[in-house]
Amino acid sequence: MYIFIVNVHAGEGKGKKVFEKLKKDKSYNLLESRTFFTEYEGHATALAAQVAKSFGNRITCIVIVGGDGTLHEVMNGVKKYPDVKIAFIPAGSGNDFARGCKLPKKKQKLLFNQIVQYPSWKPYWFGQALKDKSTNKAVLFANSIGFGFDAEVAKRANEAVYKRILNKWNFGTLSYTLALLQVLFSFTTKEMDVIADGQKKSFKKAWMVTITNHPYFGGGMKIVPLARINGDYFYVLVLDNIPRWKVLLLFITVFFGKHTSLKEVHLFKAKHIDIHIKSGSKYQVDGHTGFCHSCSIRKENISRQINRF
Ligand SMILES: Nc1ncnc2c1ncn2[C@@H]1O[C@H](COP(=O)(O)OP(=O)(O)OP(=O)(O)O)[C@@H](O)[C@H]1O
Repeated sequence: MYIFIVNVHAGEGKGKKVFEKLKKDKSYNLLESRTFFTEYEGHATALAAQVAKSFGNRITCIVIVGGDGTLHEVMNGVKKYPDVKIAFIPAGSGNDFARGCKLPKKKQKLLFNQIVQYPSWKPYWFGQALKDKSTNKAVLFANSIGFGFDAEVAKRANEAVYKRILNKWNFGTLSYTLALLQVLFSFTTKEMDVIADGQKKSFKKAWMVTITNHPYFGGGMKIVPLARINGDYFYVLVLDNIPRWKVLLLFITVFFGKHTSLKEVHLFKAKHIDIHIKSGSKYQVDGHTGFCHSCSIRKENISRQINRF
């Protein structure tokens, strides 16, 4: 049985358009399937957990029609069900996961036909972030988790009125850039320790720490150009002790992946990362934002099957 979880609001209505196209495809009508529409933030997590529990191994795969936020929620719903296969049909505004996995962002019908006729599954290793050790409730992430500037920009972009307008016109990256310019002049640097595979690195004037599974973030920026999907380590980028004007330069060159040569950019690989931020910091995990003082990040020690093209 195919389970469809659809966010019609993803990509400012792209989710609806894409799903309507798929519904007209004759294979959709021939499938044994159940379709669920997300109705509020967090609903995809509840839906995914419920279907995994109710249908168990009768599920062929969960087909997600939506953006990275919907993927994030579904993965956290099936956290306890590592055998559930996930087919992702991108219909969001940022679509960094699709870029990272080389899934087509425009040929959704072709992707759907591939999923139902001759699916190709490949392993993907999600990250897990534990913010509060007392609860032991780790959050899975598909793309990245970031602290500091990156998270403040994500929060500002999520709340901005212009995001909706720009996303509608396919200028999602521009809304991130506008938010970035707003945060650039007010941001205060953080003092933090990053313990990577047991090795402590201290940063006195950190702008941001981003821990990623693949090269992309912020709707197409190549934050770690050489990152490859793997189960062994994350790619960690720390931006420390950099003049404000140079941050702007960094975010111009990031689209071409040239920022990594700046001396203020520290890049390394690690499997286990613990972060302690003296005065606390905003964080973003797959675009969802919050606030924390410390966080423990691990690769999931299992791989999950995700569709590839
Ligand atoms: N019916 C709904 N009403 C309001 N918000 C919703 C609804 N359904 C889902 N959401 C929320 O919308 C968020 C964003 O959706 P999603 O990530 O799919 O699209 P996007 O933000 O356009 O794409 P991307 O994350 O790739 O930029 C989800 O994280 C989810 O919490």
